[in-house]
Amino acid sequence: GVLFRGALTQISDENLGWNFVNEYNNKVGSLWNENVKKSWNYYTNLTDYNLEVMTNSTLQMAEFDKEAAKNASTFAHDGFGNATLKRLFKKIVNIGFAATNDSEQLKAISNLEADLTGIYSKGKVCLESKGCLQLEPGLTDIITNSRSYEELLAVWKGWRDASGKLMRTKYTDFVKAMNAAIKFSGFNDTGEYWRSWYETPTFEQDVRTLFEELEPLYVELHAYVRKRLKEKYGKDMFPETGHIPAHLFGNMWAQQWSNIYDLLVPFPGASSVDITAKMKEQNYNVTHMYRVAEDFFMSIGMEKMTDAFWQNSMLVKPTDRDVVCHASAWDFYDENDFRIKQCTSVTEDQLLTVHHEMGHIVYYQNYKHLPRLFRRGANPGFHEGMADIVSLSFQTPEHMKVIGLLDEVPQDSDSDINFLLKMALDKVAFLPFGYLIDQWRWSVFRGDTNSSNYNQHWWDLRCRFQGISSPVKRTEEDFDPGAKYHIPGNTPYIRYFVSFVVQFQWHEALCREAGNTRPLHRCDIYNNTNAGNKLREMLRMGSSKPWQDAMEAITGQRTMSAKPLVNYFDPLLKWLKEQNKEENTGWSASCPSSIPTPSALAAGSANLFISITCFVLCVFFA
Ligand SMILES: C[C@H](N[C@H](C(=O)O)[C@@H]1CCCN1C(=O)[C@@H](N)CC(=O)O)C(=O)N1CCC[C@H]1C(=O)O
Ligand SMILES: [Zn+2]
Repeated sequence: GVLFRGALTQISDENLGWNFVNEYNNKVGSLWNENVKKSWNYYTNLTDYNLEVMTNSTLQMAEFDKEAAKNASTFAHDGFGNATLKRLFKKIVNIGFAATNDSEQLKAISNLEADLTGIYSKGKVCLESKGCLQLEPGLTDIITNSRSYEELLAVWKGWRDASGKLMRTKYTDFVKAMNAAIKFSGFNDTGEYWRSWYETPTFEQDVRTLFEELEPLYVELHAYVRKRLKEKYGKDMFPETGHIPAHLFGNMWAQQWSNIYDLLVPFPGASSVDITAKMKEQNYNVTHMYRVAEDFFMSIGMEKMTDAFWQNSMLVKPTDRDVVCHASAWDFYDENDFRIKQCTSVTEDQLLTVHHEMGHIVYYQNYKHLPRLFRRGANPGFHEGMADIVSLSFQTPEHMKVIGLLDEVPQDSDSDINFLLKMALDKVAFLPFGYLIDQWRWSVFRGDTNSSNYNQHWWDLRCRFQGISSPVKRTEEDFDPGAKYHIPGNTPYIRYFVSFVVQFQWHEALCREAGNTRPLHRCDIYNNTNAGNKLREMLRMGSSKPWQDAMEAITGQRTMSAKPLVNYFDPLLKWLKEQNKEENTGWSASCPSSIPTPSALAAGSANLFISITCFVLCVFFA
């Protein structure tokens, strides 16, 4: 129409600007809905046909984005007075990879991401004792429950051979295509583009500073866990450098450690909760897990899940086809169709993931009234923080009693330490992991790391920041980053580090709003609509304002701060320091040069050597 004419001088009339963005918003309604549906079809049925349909749709979207960006630039939008109109135009012209003039690059980006995600999702490990298993649920169950050093090692190494190792070349092509395309949007590399979403020039330094503030707490937790794991597996399995072998944490990536809480309980006599056992005891099924989570959100005043959610979600692993099991939440941008895709099993870990994914859905529901361009988190870390925020209430003994997973709420200090340690195994253990993933990826996008040292740099970061080391020799034949979903799935990761910081800032503010008088780590905002209203004020902003405004809406502050997280764990830190008095806390910055082999194997090889020597000597002297 008239709005799309090529104007010689830029249009400065803001009324015409509003017409343009309103027309854009209506057009993308069906376009985005169709595109998300085609992605959903591939992720829930990994066929070549669905991959091709999804890629074609992504290419069409890119063409639309380019056209819209071109037409938007006929407006003098930088000079617009209205901040919201200006922000909408900025989002229309910032089209990322779609700005490239080489559609082959876009095709490569879309195909490679889908290809790599497919390799990850179809990967399987065959164990003589248990047949061939995929990551979910088979390998995850073993990593969660096995306490055999060798069995854990077989699964840990097997998964990396079946996933990352097969991705190395494709990933190099993937990075090259993304970096080439993003230049057309004026960014030096993909990492710079991803960081631009935080609209904070000092962002990279800010997260580094936050990490350094939190590291002392992590170091104490690491020392305590290392001591207890040495008691369990024998200290000769641990390198002299102070690192902990990466496969012993009850998690395939050592990113959260609460699955080995049973090996670490500070006060076994005092109260602590085994949620998984309780869930099984009470015949929890998958649907009930989602109803429990929905009940929490509704108790603070949020809407229930829509009928479309229950009709269209994929809540259990299908048996007749390959799917992407890695849990995720989906917004279909039609104000009604919101879905979760999760291969849900009945465990505590999974119950927390259910709350996480539904937290995303609640965010979608709270900004569905906004123009579609604003239907995102204030920044990606805010979306993750919203996904996690209820877990800080949900996991308290107080709340466990409310939902009948705990008989009595313990008030003694030993139980308190037990609870705080369990929370730290998720929330503190995660910090270096959440921090390092994109340190690696940003250095790859910058070209400081390439296929000749992908794995070397990955382990340098794992050894330096997490104080964990590989239990087997690693080479550049391996590609261990690819064994973590977000690398093939191409989801940026620093958002989770930001989330783990801001969720404690919000928890402190919401608990204050709720009139909580208990220590922060025992606060449960369940049933408190004052807290819910405060949270909703932020959620309803979507990405219509800079995240500092959203942060201010909840906490009154405009910056990220590590203090609420440190305050929350203060009682535990004191206890850990006491426990670690005799320990050499910390580890050497670089990875161990030698790798202790399992004693069984070591003993075996020693015996083997002795027997061969005897044999030779006996024969010789006979
Ligand atoms: C299990 C969870 N799956 C992600 C998430 O829910 O964030 C999925 C996959 C990647 C993005 N995503 C989404 O659902 C987005 N569409 C949500 C949105 O941005 O709207 C996940 O990966 N987590 C949870 C804690 C740490 C991390 C991990 O497990 O390492
Ligand atoms: Zn999330």
